[in-house]
Amino acid sequence: MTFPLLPYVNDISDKEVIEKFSVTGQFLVSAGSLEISKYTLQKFPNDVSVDVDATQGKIDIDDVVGLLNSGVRKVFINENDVQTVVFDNDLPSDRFAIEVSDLQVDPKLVENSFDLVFSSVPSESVIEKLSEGGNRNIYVSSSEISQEHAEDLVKKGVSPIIKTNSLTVLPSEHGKISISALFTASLTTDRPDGLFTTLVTSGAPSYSALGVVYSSVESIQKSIEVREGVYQSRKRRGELWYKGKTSGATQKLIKLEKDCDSDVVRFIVEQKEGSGFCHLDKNYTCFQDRQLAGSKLPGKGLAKLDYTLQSRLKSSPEGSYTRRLFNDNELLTAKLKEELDELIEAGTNKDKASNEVAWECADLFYFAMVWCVKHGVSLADIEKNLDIKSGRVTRRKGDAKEKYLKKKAKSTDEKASSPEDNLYKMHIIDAKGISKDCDLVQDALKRPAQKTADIMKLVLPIIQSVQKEGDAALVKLTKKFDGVDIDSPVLKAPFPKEYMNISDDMKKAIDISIDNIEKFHAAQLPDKKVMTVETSPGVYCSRFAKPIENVGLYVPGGTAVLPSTAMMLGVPAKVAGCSNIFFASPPSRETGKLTPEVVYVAHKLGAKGIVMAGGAQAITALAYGTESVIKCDKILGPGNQFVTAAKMYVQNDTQALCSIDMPAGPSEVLVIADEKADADFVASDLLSQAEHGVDSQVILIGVDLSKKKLTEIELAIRKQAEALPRKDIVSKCLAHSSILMVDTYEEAFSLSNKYAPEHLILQIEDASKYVPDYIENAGSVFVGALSPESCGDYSSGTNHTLPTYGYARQYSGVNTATFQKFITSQNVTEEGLKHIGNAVMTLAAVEGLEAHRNAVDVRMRKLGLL
Ligand SMILES: NC(=O)c1ccc[n+]([C@@H]2O[C@H](COP(=O)([O-])OP(=O)(O)OC[C@H]3O[C@@H](n4cnc5c(N)ncnc54)[C@H](O)[C@@H]3O)[C@@H](O)[C@H]2O)c1
Ligand SMILES: N[C@H](CO)Cc1c[nH]c[nH+]1
Ligand SMILES: [Zn+2]
Repeated sequence: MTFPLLPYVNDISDKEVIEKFSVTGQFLVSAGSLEISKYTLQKFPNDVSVDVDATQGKIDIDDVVGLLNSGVRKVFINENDVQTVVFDNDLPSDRFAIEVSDLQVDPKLVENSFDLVFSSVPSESVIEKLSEGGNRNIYVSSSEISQEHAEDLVKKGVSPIIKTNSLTVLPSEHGKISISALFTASLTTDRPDGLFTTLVTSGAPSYSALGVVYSSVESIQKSIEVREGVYQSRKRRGELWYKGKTSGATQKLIKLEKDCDSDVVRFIVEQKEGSGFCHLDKNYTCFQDRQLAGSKLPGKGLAKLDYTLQSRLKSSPEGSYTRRLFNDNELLTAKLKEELDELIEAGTNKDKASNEVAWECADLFYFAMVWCVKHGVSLADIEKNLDIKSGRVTRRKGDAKEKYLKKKAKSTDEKASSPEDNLYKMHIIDAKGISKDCDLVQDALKRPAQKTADIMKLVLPIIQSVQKEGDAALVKLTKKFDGVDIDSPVLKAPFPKEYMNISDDMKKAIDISIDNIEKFHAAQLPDKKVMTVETSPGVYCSRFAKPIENVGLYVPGGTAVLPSTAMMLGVPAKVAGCSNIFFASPPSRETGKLTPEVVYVAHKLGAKGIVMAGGAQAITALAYGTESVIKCDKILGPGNQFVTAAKMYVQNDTQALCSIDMPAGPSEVLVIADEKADADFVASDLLSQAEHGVDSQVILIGVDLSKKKLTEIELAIRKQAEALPRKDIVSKCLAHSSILMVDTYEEAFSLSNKYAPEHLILQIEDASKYVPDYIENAGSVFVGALSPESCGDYSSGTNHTLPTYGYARQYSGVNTATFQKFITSQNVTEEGLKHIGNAVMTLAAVEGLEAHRNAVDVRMRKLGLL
């Protein structure tokens, strides 16, 4: 009991009375006046606790539990009811006050931590005994009590229970008990000036300490009377200090408390909006970091967010994101669901650190708070409900409602149509008419994070080990990462037949595919061997291509072995005329051998050898060479984060003297679909890239899609995904993939160009009319409903090694030129010198490079041109 008085209120609908005495922070109300519901406490201010008097009439145990569960602090009952109400139901004794009929208290009540209510004042020795070691409140409930009598009681540590119609806030009013006089009578001080040290704090939700001041009996009484922060000035003795009288930074007094030994007072106040407590820079609190000087925000974290959102609700500018959230219910609900999914994903994905959970939870809190503030609910209201819930005396089991639990053993069709199952759900963003640069869209188009620096830390020791130990390191690391023992790391050509044991159908498939890839890549060779242009009369400039001599081609083999990648890299290398083609691919964990299809492709394309290793170790061996691996001039091919990091490393190391094709990381696709698109086709294309890996991403942009079509697509995704062997990977990929809804094809292409997808699929009417004019950035484009991305992955002829992660902005996919370098030459004649000689000399002179100038001068002089 921090205020030494319990006001008894009969009629809780009398708001004026409640407000007037809420400075005590507590009320006792008669059971009959209170309707029990989960909103019982909403009738009282946030900082007030409510006790209920159930000493009159028959007691119903369900009502008692109901009261305690609805946030009532304590229930007052008669001594006779203790057994049946408290002990028989195993309820906590500290949630009850017992009205005792006798000054001799039953030891059972003393042993347990009940509050006790007497009708006449117990002797000092009894009070002392009852107070021993316990945290109990001792009350006296009597209608015949004078001010003097009441003051006497509080000095002894006993609180009177007094009906509100017998109370006054004034220092004295005839026949009534003054709550201010009672409060000050209960205080003590050992300060020579007789003042009370006073802590001033804000109220819910932050309860920030604002500052320390001093109070006197007069200042406290005045403060309660005017319900403002009024303190005692120490500079001008005898003068009261009305906080904010000159500065305007006034305070509303919410509640008064004293500490455990009654010598420090606490004022809980509401600082006038926009004003601070501290005189320095008008800071909100005197304990504020000077770095944040001038801030008016109470507290940090959620309290600060609450304050900011409440003020944004009143006055946020049109067009601001928060205003949009307040106005656009669909957007806000979508964000709430999205953030909840992301939070769950962060906790489900073992690879994500716990700070990822905190990060996602902060996002969820933000949108949840916007939702609450929009509905007139403050953080203090939420905390009040949390407190109510934490005070419940009976609890539900805590199981989730059945509809939120994953059902077991459902058929594929059932799963596809059950809306509560979120396994294959992509986030849906309404991007109609909003800027493609807004956070919402940016977030949706953000690839799953790749932390290059962290991966580099893992990859560097691997690179160093292969540099130092060569073949031995390859053997060791293949054992470590791929679980395979190999004797020697390279399989040299000609490859033994038993390594290429594949079916005729497979051979046919590879042969058809290689044929098409070869045709398309051969067509990319320049028409003429040498291209020549006469730039000025007598000045002949030429360019010719030469193949890169030694190329190292990486064929991934982690979660799936990709012989198709061997074709996509090997064919253009052969077409370009590279002399030495080497492959690298990890051996299979199951068989311990290279994939026979990869060996067959290597054989068909005339490769010199296959390095039996994967990851960063394979890239390092190809870049620097080992005892049995020949050093390559260029390394090409896609791979996981370790492969990509090693490629980036070696291309920057001048010791390696090695270039790479591009950063080709986790596969991705962006599909643009309109109302006419076939939902099954759209779903199949999204899933074909989603199955590559958990770090893949798939995006669907729907142009003016109806709700019906969107639902069809979602159902098709679920149905097809459920039937896939790699559905676990798919569901994780879809969790960070999005559907963006737009109005027009122009908007769709604009978003796609911003995303710069590895694959762009157009399932729209007249798709071909948009190619090439609408496309600025993409690795490879699939035009029309009958062009699935898988055709490009295997057999149509285009290359599938393509830039990911947005690098399609500046890189091309692998093509014939990737395996060539282009050399220029020139032949300048006498006529040519006549035309450009003076220009060269003038430019060389301005650069101060005399030898350059002279090389022309000496020739022109000999020819008599100068
Ligand atoms: N962009 C493109 O053109 C394209 C084409 C095909 C495939 N891909 C992508 O290539 C990737 C292939 O990845 P993958 O993992 O299946 O095969 P991978 O061959 O790239 O990687 C497997 C190797 O990684 C190494 N490794 C595994 N765990 C390691 C660890 N903890 N530390 C160090 N090294 C480790 C092992 O050596 C293993 O052999 C996928 O993301 C796929 O989407 C991209
Ligand atoms: N789609 C991948 C490129 O991102 C390549 C591939 C190989 N096999 C199947 N798909
Ligand atoms: Zn693919």
